[in-house]
Amino acid sequence: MKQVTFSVLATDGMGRRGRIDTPRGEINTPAFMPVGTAGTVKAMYPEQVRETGAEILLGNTYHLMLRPGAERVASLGGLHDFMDWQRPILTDSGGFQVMSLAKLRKLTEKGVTFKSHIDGSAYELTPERSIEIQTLLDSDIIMQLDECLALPAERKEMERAMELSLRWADRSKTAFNNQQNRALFGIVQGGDDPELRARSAAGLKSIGFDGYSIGGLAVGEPQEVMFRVLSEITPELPQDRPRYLMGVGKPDDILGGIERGVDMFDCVHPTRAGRHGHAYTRFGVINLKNARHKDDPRPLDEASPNPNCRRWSRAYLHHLVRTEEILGAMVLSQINLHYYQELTAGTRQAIEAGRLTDFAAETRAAWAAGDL
Ligand SMILES: CNc1nc2c(CC[C@H]3O[C@H](OC)[C@H](OC)[C@@H](OC)[C@@H]3OC)c3nc(N)[nH]c(=O)c3cc2[nH]1
Repeated sequence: MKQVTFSVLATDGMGRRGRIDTPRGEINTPAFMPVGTAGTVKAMYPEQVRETGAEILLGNTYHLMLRPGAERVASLGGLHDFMDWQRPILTDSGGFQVMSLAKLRKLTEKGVTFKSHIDGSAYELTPERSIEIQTLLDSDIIMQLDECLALPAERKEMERAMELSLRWADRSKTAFNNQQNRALFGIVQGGDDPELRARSAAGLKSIGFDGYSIGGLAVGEPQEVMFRVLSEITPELPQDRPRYLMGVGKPDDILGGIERGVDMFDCVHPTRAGRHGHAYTRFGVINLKNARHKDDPRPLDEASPNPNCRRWSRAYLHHLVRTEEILGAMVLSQINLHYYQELTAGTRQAIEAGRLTDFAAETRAAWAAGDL
């Protein structure tokens, strides 16, 4: 009996308000999933991540297999106990990270061999090994191994990578061996070509997955290309399964993805931008490095539901950022993650009320009018 299930609770246009139930808790969608690359959401205690509203976070197979090693994490009780996050975790299969981080990579039908970017030691990642690693980590939602191309790319290349990813999808599903306590997602590829995308979706549906990730986007293409591909592909995916847009994105990308039928998002942006002094607010993003803040006594946003947006002056936040104080990274990571959760919570309420279009317009207007 499958212990990870998805239900659509309300729809509004292409937008869906749903819930994923897992043995470790529920995930209300649309959902933003903070990235915890090496078993930590940088500069945040796990309970602080939860307090921002997050119900699930990401672990990174590539990083964890290199250090401390999947078998070591398993011998210590799995990733949840290792990092003391007892709610759901989603992991990527590692292919994207290998292609973007590792050295001396060799891609074959079998899988990808590479040398660690940390100490140069050699590894092989196959669909079977990727499923084994994600199972050792005891992840609740795991990904097939796929090949993600950067855009733009030649159509022949996009077709080759899409077809390889479909063969790897089949091998991943076989290696998954129908585990009931976690979900396996297929990943749609096909670049920006509608026919290749449709073939990829059809191939994944015939194999059958617990959810469908939309890969191969947020890899350098303009936003309108990403939105066009989403508008074309979400109608091709099963209505009763979650759709996860990998690696996306900034608030405007997420809002546009929700309007086009996406349920789940992940991105390093809110935490990385926080460490670089950028704060996301209801009025858009503010660069606190800028000298114009050095005497500003106003809080970041005195009407924010997040106490950290009301507690300190902009001058103080500017000071923390300019002096590269550790507290700056901590506070701005929390502020950004909290804002991303406010945004997705707002879309859940808007879809329930049948007013997603109005909510999106109001949100974009506030971003544009921002008195920052
Ligand atoms: C940014 N645009 C972006 N990120 C794509 C990721 C990786 C998501 C990954 O992105 C970071 O790894 C680098 C995160 O770690 C820093 C990972 O979180 C743990 C996250 O894993 C889901 C993709 N992963 C796969 N397997 N296939 C994809 O087609 C794909 C596309 C992406 N576009």
